[in-house]
Amino acid sequence: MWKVVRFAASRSRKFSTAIPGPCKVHKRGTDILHDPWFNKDTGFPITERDRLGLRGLLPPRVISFEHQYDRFMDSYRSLEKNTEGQADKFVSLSKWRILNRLHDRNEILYYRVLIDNIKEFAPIIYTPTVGLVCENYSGLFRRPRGMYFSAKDKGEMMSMIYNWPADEVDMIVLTDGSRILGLGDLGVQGIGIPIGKLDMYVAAAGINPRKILPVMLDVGTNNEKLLKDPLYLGVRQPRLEGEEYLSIVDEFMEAVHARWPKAIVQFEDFQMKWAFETLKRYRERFCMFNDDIQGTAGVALAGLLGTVRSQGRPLSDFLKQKIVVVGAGSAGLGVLKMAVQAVSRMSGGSGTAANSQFFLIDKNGLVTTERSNLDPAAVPFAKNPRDLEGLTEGASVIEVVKKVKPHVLLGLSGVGGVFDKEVLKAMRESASTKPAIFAMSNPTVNAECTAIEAFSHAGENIVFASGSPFDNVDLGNQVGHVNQANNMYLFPGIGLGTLLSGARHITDEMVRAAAERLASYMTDEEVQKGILYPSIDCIRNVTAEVGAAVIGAAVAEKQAEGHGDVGLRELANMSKEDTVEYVRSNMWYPEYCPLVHEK
Ligand SMILES: NC(=O)c1ccc[n+]([C@@H]2O[C@H](COP(=O)([O-])OP(=O)(O)OC[C@H]3O[C@@H](n4cnc5c(N)ncnc54)[C@H](O)[C@@H]3O)[C@@H](O)[C@H]2O)c1
Ligand SMILES: O=C(O)C[C@H](O)C(=O)O
Ligand SMILES: [Mg+2]
Repeated sequence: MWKVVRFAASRSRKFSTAIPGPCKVHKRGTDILHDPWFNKDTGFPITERDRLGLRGLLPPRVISFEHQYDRFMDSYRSLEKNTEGQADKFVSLSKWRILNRLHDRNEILYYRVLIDNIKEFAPIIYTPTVGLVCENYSGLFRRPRGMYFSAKDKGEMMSMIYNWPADEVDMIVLTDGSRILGLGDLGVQGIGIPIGKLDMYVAAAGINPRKILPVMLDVGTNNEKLLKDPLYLGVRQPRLEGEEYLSIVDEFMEAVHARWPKAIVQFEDFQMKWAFETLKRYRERFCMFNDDIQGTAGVALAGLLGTVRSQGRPLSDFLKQKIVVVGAGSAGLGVLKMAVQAVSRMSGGSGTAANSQFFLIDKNGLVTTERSNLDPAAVPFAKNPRDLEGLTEGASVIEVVKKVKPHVLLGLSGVGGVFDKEVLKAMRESASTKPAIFAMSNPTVNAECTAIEAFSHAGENIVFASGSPFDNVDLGNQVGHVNQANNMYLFPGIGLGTLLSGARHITDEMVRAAAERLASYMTDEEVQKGILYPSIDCIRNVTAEVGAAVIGAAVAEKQAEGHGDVGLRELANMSKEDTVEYVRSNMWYPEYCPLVHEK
């Protein structure tokens, strides 16, 4: 595995005095003040106010960026104080609103406060609050963000795509709103997810926010409550199915490719059947990936390898770990596929070892070959009842845990509380010295168990990870460390690495390289304390490492074509450290630049 070089967090770059290069603007006067990309609020210097026709349109005093930043943080802190003791949902939405207002007004300041305070703000602009925002989106809607392609736009998309004002787009996150976190079908309201994921792209990967595009494909909804809601903003019809559905996605993908042939499209929160189908349909034709299948698999694999290390065992012991996966959807099956591939590689290509160590459970219990109507995607992981020694088709989570005594219990079911007290207590009998519990479903209420439940019922020696953040648990004489096993540790690096390599497609090897780099990011000392993933505070460093690994794999796989001035030959000649530096130096960083008017 590659050696990881750790750099200081981005905080050290705060308020540098170097003047960034100029930025061309084709507007003047109030049009600039109303454009969140160019707007500096009271921060426009006097000479710029003269040049751009802003003199008199702002109060006379010029406020520095640093001062504006402090002012925003002060108002944020006051809001926190004023909402103390109120219901969690109210507080979270109030925090989201104040950040969203800044986002709508002044993007440079917004992204600066986000980057500098990522640990505090990620749970608001991303999981879990983004789930609440999606649930309430029709009521919260004030200003549009991103693009909406609906079932009514068939035949129009090739021209509609030109309505987007930016000539260059690098990164698109696309959803059809059919499986938003563990909250189900939220129709058009799911747009919050692409927006939140792209905010993470800017914060974690330094993708230029002028080159991102959140997209909602509104093909209807089967959510009866939304269809009846007079405020619902989406198309009021049941979801399109079959060829009708695919023809809409096809048309969108072709329109994107026609305008921005190098843009990367991340599919997000599609219901399972379309998640798998679209990945298969487009991965050889376009530069795309499915985050819930591939990003999640990579993050989970990194955690599973970390679990082996945390037991003080060599990585080859991964072959001996018994792993129970609860949830046979796009995420759970993606994790199993990648874990089986890892086992196959480690064991020199035999796929059979895999079958004996993995157990898959869905809403009907343990998945076996006896299951009628077994989903084809789950077939490779279905157990042969002959090998089960006492367990039968449909066995419950508790029956499986008691019998198998797994090293790892991993939840991607979307169902809160599935790891109940009895299940967690049964994990005390695990064959591992450090049993691992991964409650990866989002948002928080959908987590299979909470951190406190895990440590108090399964024991203090466990390793714990959850998809949504929980506080560390005070165990008296020690800390029960909570890891956040969320695909946010990988998708930014997969996207940025792909972009900077100029790869036309995203291969399994590129995702595998990303996962392995994430796994190797942690030191033995950290892993032995149960810390499997880095703190989100250093997410830019993680992304630089992951992005470099993706570039390395793209070059090795002959997918890379180079990016901008950096050709394939230069990429191929870069050392590992140079590649990390190349990724790092291509990260956009929010600073006010002098605005130059151009007609
Ligand atoms: N942490 C992360 O990075 C991450 C990434 C992707 C998905 N997720 C979360 O994983 C969850 C599932 O996502 P998905 O795309 O696989 O959804 P999905 O709808 O495709 O699959 C859900 C699966 O859970 C099973 N299930 C439902 N109820 C169950 C129960 N009571 N017991 C056992 N299994 C049950 C279903 O049968 C199905 O197989 C969501 O909550 C999502 O937010 C987390
Ligand atoms: O959105 C997240 O936080 C992770 C994941 O993509 C999910 O669907 O839950
Ligand atoms: Mg997702």
